[in-house]
Amino acid sequence: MSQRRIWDISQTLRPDLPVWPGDTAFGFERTWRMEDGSPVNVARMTMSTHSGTHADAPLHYAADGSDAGDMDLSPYLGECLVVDARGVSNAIDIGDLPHIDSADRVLFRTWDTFPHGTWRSDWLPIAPETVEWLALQGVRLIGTDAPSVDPEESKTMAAHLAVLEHDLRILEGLVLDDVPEGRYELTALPLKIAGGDAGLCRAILRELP
Ligand SMILES: N[C@@H](CC(=O)c1ccccc1NC=O)C(=O)O
Ligand SMILES: [Zn+2]
Ligand SMILES: [Zn+2]
Repeated sequence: MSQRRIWDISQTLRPDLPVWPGDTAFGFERTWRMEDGSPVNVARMTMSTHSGTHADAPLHYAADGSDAGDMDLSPYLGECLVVDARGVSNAIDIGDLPHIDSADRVLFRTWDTFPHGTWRSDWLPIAPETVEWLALQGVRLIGTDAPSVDPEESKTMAAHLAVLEHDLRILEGLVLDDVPEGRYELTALPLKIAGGDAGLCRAILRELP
């Protein structure tokens, strides 16, 4: 039985992980050390709920939204379509989309090279109209390699609110540099965090069986 190829589309959580301006830096500290006589090494992490590759919970953009401790997992498991949106200006608009039929999940690649080492504020957001159009096509989850579906300076969070209106789910901070356009099996389960406004994910793609 040949192994199905796996693409790891997750950022590496590490102390120099770029984070949203003013957000919590990723901290990592060993608290039990074998070199100090402890039988084991154990560490402590501090991080934003939106560190690296993650799934927003509705609570992030709706005060009464469900949290990361209470998420239906089905949006985060199953067939997806990876769309190359590089070269699109301003925002991903409906006219930029290929014909999308029978896709439950759509992941957008916007970076030529994912900016692993620096915070880039000039990402390509997704227009709210595009979120609406995708929802009407039956899409349940929208993923992006950008840190947000909205622009950094957004105060209206219009794309997130379109997601809320259509009860879609979001993955942000994906790494899609090595993934050709096409259909894959997505696995990206959010950590189960009571009260969480987002859940960190180890996101992968596999060739379809
Ligand atoms: N990944 C987040 C980014 C975000 O909205 C955010 C993260 C930390 C602190 C502030 C944020 N948003 C706006 O102020 C998002 O869901 O778009
Ligand atoms: Zn987020
Ligand atoms: Zn978001």
